[in-house]
Amino acid sequence: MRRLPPVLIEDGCSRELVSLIRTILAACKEISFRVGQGALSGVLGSTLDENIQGETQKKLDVLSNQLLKDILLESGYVKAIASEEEDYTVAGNPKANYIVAFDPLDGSSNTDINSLVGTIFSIMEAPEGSDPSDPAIFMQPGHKQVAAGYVLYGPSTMLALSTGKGTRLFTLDKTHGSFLLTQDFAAIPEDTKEFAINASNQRHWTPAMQNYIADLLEGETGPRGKNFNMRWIAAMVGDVHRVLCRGGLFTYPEDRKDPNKPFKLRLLYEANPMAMLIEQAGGIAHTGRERILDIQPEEIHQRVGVILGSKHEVEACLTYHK
Ligand SMILES: O=P(O)(O)OC[C@H]1O[C@](O)(COP(=O)(O)O)[C@@H](O)[C@@H]1O
Ligand SMILES: [Mg+2]
Ligand SMILES: [Mg+2]
Repeated sequence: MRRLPPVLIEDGCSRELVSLIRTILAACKEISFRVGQGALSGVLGSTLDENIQGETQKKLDVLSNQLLKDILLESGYVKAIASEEEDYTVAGNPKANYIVAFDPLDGSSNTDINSLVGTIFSIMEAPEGSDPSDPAIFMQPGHKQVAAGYVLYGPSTMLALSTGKGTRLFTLDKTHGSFLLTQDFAAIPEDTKEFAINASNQRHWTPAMQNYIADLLEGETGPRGKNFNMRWIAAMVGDVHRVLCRGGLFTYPEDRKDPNKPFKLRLLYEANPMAMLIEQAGGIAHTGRERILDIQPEEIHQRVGVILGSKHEVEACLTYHK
């Protein structure tokens, strides 16, 4: 089976980009080990702290962030980093050409129940002559990503990665510590009978989303003329992985629960990298108003609505939003 570095070199990635991706994966292997040890490594449960977004940090959120941050900054391959768990961007090597935004542990409420979690990352080029300590360096639309991926810590540890030449899936061989190519080009089926949404927010959704989901729930006697199944892992990384493997529609839509926070998922380190992986596998990633990868970011922790997955189903959902 083919290992990761030769695949990236064949795709024409620069040596520096290959080294940067390998550096991220070195940290992810360590996170995978700590997650796998569970209660044995004393890292379950919450800290007494909150991040800048007002969310209680899990011990594993803090640990994963520290591992990624230390390894990336020591490597010299990054000019700056942005993380869900860092209030502000952090400057790296001024001579480096790339910047990385990451969610060190996605779905971290799942850590205490031994369920799916993962790390999501997005790599962009640093604009020439940019100041590594200026957050403006990250204000680039997602279509400028040169690589995006996630590492899923499940029964096996898997990497989904795109450098703009399709989306590939790798599995970590824990006996050798290498990521081996296990699916060359993921292709999301265009049609699906599966959707994923946190239905407890139903009363807060926009009328468009209320109507769309209501029609799905009516099944074969309703306007869609077929029965749908529902899945919810409560970790975007797990839900998106299922969509990449067998299709489906995943959404965390706009809602009116809290007028100051109409969206849940973060653009730079959740929506953008997942949108690139989904589009590169033939799917669609949209907010209901626009293509996610075309959004011009305004701040590093910006949130957006997300509707992604199987082409025809996302298109069907979007017709309700016109
Ligand atoms: O609690 P809910 O509404 O099910 O939200 C789950 C969503 O929140 C998230 O866990 C947010 O990510 P973090 O765990 O990194 O904060 C998503 O992965 C997931 O889709
Ligand atoms: Mg997350
Ligand atoms: Mg997180």
